[in-house]
Amino acid sequence: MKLDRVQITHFRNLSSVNFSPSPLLTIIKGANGSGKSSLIEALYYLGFGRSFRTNKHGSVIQNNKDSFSVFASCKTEETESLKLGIQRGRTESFICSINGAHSNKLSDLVSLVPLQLFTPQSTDLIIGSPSERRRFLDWGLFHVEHEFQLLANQYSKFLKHRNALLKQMANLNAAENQYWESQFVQLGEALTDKRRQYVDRLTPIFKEYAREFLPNFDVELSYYRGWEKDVCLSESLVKKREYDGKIGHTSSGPHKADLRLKVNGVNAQELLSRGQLRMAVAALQMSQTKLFNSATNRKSIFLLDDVGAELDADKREQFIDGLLEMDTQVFVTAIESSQLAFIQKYNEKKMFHVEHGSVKEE
Ligand SMILES: Nc1ncnc2c1ncn2[C@@H]1O[C@H](COP(=O)(O)OP(=O)(O)OP(=O)(O)O)[C@@H](O)[C@H]1O
Repeated sequence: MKLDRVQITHFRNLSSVNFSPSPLLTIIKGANGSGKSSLIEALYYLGFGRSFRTNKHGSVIQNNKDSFSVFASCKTEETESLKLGIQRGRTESFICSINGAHSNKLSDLVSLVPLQLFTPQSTDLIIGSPSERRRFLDWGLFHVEHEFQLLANQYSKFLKHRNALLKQMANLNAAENQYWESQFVQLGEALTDKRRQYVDRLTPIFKEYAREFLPNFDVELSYYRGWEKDVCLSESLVKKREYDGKIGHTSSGPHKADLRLKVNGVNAQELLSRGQLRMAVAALQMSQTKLFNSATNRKSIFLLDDVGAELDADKREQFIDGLLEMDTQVFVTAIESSQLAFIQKYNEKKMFHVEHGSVKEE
């Protein structure tokens, strides 16, 4: 998937932006506050239907406007042309559009736009809560295995129901509740199998990249499934039933899972510097990109916001080289050209300058 034309309207300080990115490398330059991150954030809406900077959708709508929209015409690997878009007002929910047909199902749109992001906050993937890492894994599974989303949605539904029963202090052994319990276990085990298989595929690729990005460390990636060792999910649920009843929610299951990264035998955040943590995130994202490419025969989009502040010059180059080698469509923002001196070597690139919310090709 490559975006070949992008149109952004009333998004933060971008009143009306229309540009044709490069199929490979697009550089977006501009002073502080010019609108670079807003442009990246608008593209992110196509892949996630939300912002990576705020939970308040209204904040991204331009002051004094009622709605924003992001439209893109794209070329898929099958050389099919697609017209995709997302629009949102201050009160109503999203309207996605795919070749002119409207849908209010976000997954219809985001499944078509495999997109990853690297920002100054990306180290949260390692130092943040397990939910960050579950989201990372589930992004891969969502794009690689289409039935995964259905499974994850069903699991969430049964988890909600179980938690409601726990809050009501219902007897989970009662015959009428046994159906829910057994479905919950079945879905939880199935979800766990999928995630574990995915981690097994990701691990050797990650180790390769880690050799490049963290050459002095021995890295280990492992999946914690969300309940104790040596028992199956149903046994864990029985063991924790009293405790779960007290806290009013379920403490075992894949909603508590984690992806654990150890470096030289200890948790990565205990040993790695901030720059090395960023490199570990880069290696994880690169492996995800590679796995996505090989599993689907498709290419993805990668947004790098403020890369100059994040990585030293060699690592920046290594990261962007690696992504471009995989035929990823890369968007990079930078304040000055000096942060990206090495980009001279790429032939297929386009540069844009953002100033007070308007975008001009250089
Ligand atoms: N809803 C909004 N309506 C209008 N303008 C907004 C809105 N939200 C933010 N802005 C403004 O948009 C501008 C662009 O912000 P953005 O974060 O994109 O800048 P940037 O170029 O990435 O800057 P930096 O290099 O400092 O990160 C800022 O001046 C900001 O105050």
